[in-house]
Amino acid sequence: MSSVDKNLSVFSTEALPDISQSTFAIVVAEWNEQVTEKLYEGAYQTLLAHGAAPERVLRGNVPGSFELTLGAQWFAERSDVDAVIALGAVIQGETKHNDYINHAVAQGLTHLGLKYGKPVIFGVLTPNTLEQALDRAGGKHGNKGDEAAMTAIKMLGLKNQVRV
Ligand SMILES: Nc1c(NC[C@H](O)[C@H](O)[C@H](O)CO)[nH]c(=O)[nH]c1=O
Ligand SMILES: CC(=O)[C@@H](O)COP(=O)(O)O
Repeated sequence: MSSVDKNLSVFSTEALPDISQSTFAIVVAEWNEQVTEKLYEGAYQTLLAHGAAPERVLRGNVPGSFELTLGAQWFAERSDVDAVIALGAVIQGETKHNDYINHAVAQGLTHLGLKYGKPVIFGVLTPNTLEQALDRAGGKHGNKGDEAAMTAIKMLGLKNQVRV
């Protein structure tokens, strides 16, 4: 299902966990900052709207999406960080560079979540055009940052439910 058919900012909010004592780290790629700053704002506001404390939402910037994995690791390895959200926008260019970045980051972030046993969320847009990116960063298809934040919240709820 495409974001065209499912708005990124529309999700169920039933049975969400108490996140008032949870610490979140948001890692933001500086490439395409006109997009990623919107993703960050969406993620940050979604966390606060559902109970996160402002002082418990950390932020780190990385040059580009390829660096999101290492930036996320530096937060994920901290015992005081409960979840990491990685935000980026990799817009297709003339070459296959975007494919290599996208696959590397998707695999890298997946590995981190498994390694540290905590949510490491893939909040990276991989559009063909800037317009498609903006449509998914607070535009007509919602905000991927909202979705990423809510995903982190729900995964913490699942962790509380299943982990003894
Ligand atoms: N073209 C985009 C990039 N490219 C930069 C890479 O992410 C990386 O910083 C560089 O290859 C050095 O390691 N990054 C994005 O986030 N978005 C792009 O569209
Ligand atoms: C995703 C990228 O790094 C991309 O913007 C680079 O553009 P190009 O493929 O034209 O070199």
